[in-house]
Formats: sequence, C-alpha cells, structure tokens
Amino acid sequence: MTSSGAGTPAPTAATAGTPLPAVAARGITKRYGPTTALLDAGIAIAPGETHALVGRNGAGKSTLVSILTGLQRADTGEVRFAGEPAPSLSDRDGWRRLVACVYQKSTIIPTLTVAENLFLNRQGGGLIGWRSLRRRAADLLDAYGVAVDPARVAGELTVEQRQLVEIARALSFGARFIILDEPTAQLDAAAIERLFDRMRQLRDGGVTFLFISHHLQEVYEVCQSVTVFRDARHVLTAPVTDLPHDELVGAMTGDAGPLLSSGAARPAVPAAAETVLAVDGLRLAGFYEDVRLAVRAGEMVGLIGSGSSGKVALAETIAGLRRADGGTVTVAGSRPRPGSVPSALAGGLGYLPQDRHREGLVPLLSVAENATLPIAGKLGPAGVIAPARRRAAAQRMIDAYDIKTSGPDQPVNALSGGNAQKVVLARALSNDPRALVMVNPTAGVDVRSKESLLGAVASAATAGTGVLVVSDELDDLRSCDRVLVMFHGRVVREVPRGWADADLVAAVEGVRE
Ligand SMILES: Nc1ncnc2c1ncn2[C@@H]1O[C@H](COP(=O)(O)OP(=O)(O)OP(=O)(O)O)[C@@H](O)[C@H]1O
Repeated sequence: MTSSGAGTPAPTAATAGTPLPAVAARGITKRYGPTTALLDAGIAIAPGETHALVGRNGAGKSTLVSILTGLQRADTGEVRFAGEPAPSLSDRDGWRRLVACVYQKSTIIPTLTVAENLFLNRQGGGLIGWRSLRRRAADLLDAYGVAVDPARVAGELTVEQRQLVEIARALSFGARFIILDEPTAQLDAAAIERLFDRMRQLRDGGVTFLFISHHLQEVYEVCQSVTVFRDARHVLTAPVTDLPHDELVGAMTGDAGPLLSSGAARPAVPAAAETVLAVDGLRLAGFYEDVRLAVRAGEMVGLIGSGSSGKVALAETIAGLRRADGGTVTVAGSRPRPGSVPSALAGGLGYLPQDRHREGLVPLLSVAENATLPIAGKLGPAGVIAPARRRAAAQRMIDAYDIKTSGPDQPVNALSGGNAQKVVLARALSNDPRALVMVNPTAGVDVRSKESLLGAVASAATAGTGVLVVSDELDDLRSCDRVLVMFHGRVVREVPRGWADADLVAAVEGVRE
C-alpha cells in the first residue's frame, strides 16, 4: 500500500526496476470559490494496469479527471505522462494523443453519423468524400473489433455501442490511457461483462485504464489497483488483492462501521390498501406489450429486466414522457392525460428520471430552487415563496439527504453527479406523492449515500406512498415486497420478497433462453 493520509502517492521518477507511471498527478489542489475540490491530492498509475478511483460523492474524482484530460488547470500541482510534463491546455491534439475519457454523458454528436463522429477534429484530414470517410471509419472500427455500421446516425446507438465507438476513437488518436467514468451505470449485466472482456483484451495489448465506479464489486473484478479519495484528499492506494471490502469502504467513508442492510423490514401492506398506481393493457410498439401491474399504498414493487426489456420506456410512459399506443395508467384513482408530465404530477405521481442531466434539474437554478420547485404551493400562497422559507426547506433536505454543497444557494450544475441525484430524489419525495416511480434511483450514488436514499424511499412507503423501483441494481430492490421481471416488453414473472441474489439473477437470465 502506498501512503495513508499523505498528500500524493508513489514517485513520479523511475526507481530501480520500477517503470515510470503511465500517468502521475502530484500535489494537485483545485478550488472553486469557497469549495476545495482537491487538496494536495494525486495518483500514480502504472503502465498497462487498470486502476480504480473511488470515493464518496463530491470527493473530487471528476475534478481530477478534468485535470488529467486537460479540460482545466489545477491551482497547484503537476501532471506527467510517462514522465513527460503534460501539454499546455491549448494543445488539444497533444492531449488527445495521450488520454481520452468516456463519460457517462456522451461526447458524441447524436445528429452526425458514426463515421463523421470518428473523424471530427482530426488533423490533416482535409476534405474527404463521404465514401472514403465511411471506408476509413469501417476500417478503424474493424481494427478495434467494434461491430457498428459507420453510416448509422450516432444518436441511434445503444449506450454500449456509443462507449465502444468512443474507445475506438480514443485509441485511433494514439491514446493508450483511457478513463472510464462510471461506464457501467447505464449498462445491463450482459453488456457490463462484454465491456470488462474488452477492457481485459485492451489491457493485454498495453492500454492503461482509470476506472471510476461506485460499484465496488466491479473494482475487484476488473482492476488491479485502487486509489481512494476522501474530502478532496488522497487517502490510500493499494493492490485490490491486499484490500478487503470493509477496509475499502472504511477508507472511503472515514469509519469502519458496517453498511446497513437496505432490505430492512417494513410492515406488511394491508390487504385492503388502496391501489395508487395501476397499469392496464398498456402497449407501445417496439417497447412493450399488454403490461398490467398494480402498486398499493405502502407497497414497494421492483421492476427488473435487461436493456431491451422495455422497463424504462414503461416508466417513462407512466410519468407522461411517452404516450402509449393503447391501455391505461391510473394514479390514485384518476387518469392523467396520456403523454403529459404535468398531468401525471398533478395526479399525485412522483418521478425520478433515469437521466437527471436532461430531465431532472434546472442547471442554473440553486439547490434550494431546484429542491423546492414542486412544493412551491406549500411554501407560500400562489407560488410566491419567501427566500428564507425556501432556504430553510432546502437546508432540511441537504441535511436529511447528506447533500454535499456549499449551501442552498449553490447552483446545481456545480454539484457533483451523485449529489445532484440526491436533489432530484429529495424533490420527488418532497410533494408526498401518492405513487412514486424511480428509474435507477442510486445510479452514481456512493455506497453510504445509497443507504440513506433507499432508507428515505422505504420511509415514504411506510408513510403510505406506493413505490415502483425500476432498476437492475439488486440493492435497490431488496426492500421491495415483490419484484416483477420484464423480458422483451412483457412482464413474465413475479418474484416475492426474500429472494436470494442468485435466484433473481437467474429469473432475469432464465427467461433469455
Ligand atoms: N464548477 C464547479 N463549481 C463549484 N464547485 C464545484 C464545481 N465542480 C465541482 N465542484 C465541487 O467540487 C467538489 C468535488 O466534486 P467532484 O465532481 O469532483 O466530485 P466526485 O468525486 O466526482 O463526485 P460524484 O461521485 O458525485 O461524481 C464538490 O463539492 C463539488 O460540488
């Protein structure tokens, strides 16, 4: 293990027999106004290894990534690649040849074809014809074993295909160091395994990875070393084989207490409890067919299924983001207007969207404004809210959900990803919805915050909200009274509470055959 509590790990100069790190950052400090995002932090990544970077929400991981990719300058400290100082920030081509990051959010332009995306910003290309562009793109994708048609419009790609195209693009620029920032958050189990196989192949070919994930089992599965950041500082770097899971969590959180089980018991739902969400004969061509389900007040129902199961499209239809071809959605006894989000919300639905960036938050508004948007009516007459009341309500949410922020006035686009997710959930629950639909509620949320988020959801259920949890994360589903399994657009099984992990995975896998 290198260093514990010290500022920066591992040397940047070669010592006898030790190769120079492929990437080394030392003594990095970065401040945003009153917030210290990184304080004398660093990382050293050996050539050809897959190195994990983990830490709680707001620990400084994304900030380090932006410095390692030349998107921003550290206030102090230095970055070296194979011992050489990093290029200047203006030398974008220099950076592109050294490092690429595949973000959760795509950097691919959705309206262009795959081929155009691959050859965008390429030096020395001059004007080339479409056929030649397409041929060169096909050769490039072929060389990296990516089975995607270069003529496809990039916006139509699946998350998995998009990531592979981005990796191929990075490698084709010459980069041999790739940062994967929560790459598995939007992938189903089979796609995650394919990604890991691909990473292992590339690693065998000498590619170095920095892998960021809140799923610690993935760190053990695919990484050789792990670095932990806590509160802007480097606290530990170790081979994963030397670091038991509990110690890793302890390093992240600063205490060694065991994680609570998020499947803690809730009272049984009375048989006479009212149905607060009913879906009847719902169908949407290409996504799902004849779906029927009911959630009662106080009940938590899970919905699991692979990427092609249609579960997210179903959730989006319930929330009014999509309009079904037929069938009905009933929320607390009334039928919201199909395809209307305001109508669904007015009817008593709370919704936690999959893509918090696009659907969840108003980026330039403060944490307080975002968190209290749906309770405006409760805080003051006719939607007029006294700023002090708004701030007080937001401060209560910040405390209850452990949101790391400089205060209620911080704009949400300055929050870390996981903390933004907490604001979306706090907001969804703030209106005491009769029914709550959540898609991947803990995506991007650290291990400790997961407990408090899921605890808040379970409390809402105990208080009478009916909850539909749409997720492939087994931890998200443990508190559910039953889990519905979707496959190719249909609900094909119902698994009662008390399942073992292997049983639920088998239920999802089994129906594939
Ligand atoms: N542009 C910005 N302006 C102000 N503060 C910022 C900005 N970007 C990041 N921060 C703050 O810096 C700290 C570190 O954030 P960072 O995004 O690096 O965390 P992270 O470890 O990536 O978290 P997560 O796991 O939630 O993605 C946070 O407190 C965040 O609010």
